[in-house]
Amino acid sequence: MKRVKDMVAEANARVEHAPAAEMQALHGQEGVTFVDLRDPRELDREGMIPGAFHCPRGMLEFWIDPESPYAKPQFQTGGRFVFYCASGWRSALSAQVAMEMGLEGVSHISDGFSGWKAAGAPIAERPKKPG
Ligand SMILES: O=S(=O)([O-])[S-]
Repeated sequence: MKRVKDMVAEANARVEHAPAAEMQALHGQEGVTFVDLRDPRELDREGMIPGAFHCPRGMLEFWIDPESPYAKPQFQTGGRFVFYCASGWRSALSAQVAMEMGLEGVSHISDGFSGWKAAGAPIAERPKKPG
């Protein structure tokens, strides 16, 4: 069996990544979208990076592909994308997939939301759905 830690290491050899303490500098910059790949319950429990776009990992390919019926405009900006999860494993694999699909400007936070919290970076509650 191929080990997940090897898959993450292979992904990290291909995709741009940095710890939250560094990635924080991109937060709030024009043309940069932070993409939260975690499950809804994690966002409810832990909060999220303010202004991040929530894309559950299971929807990633379907939301990125502009020809998919589920395509999301947030992935068609032509800007930069900073993916994150809890600890940097799902985001490494997801960033690699996004890169393979041809999405440009993708990087990920190598220590995830836990690194973000440890860095003392800002956190917001998950926005409530209207209605
Ligand atoms: O995939 S994970 O690093 O959030 S456990």
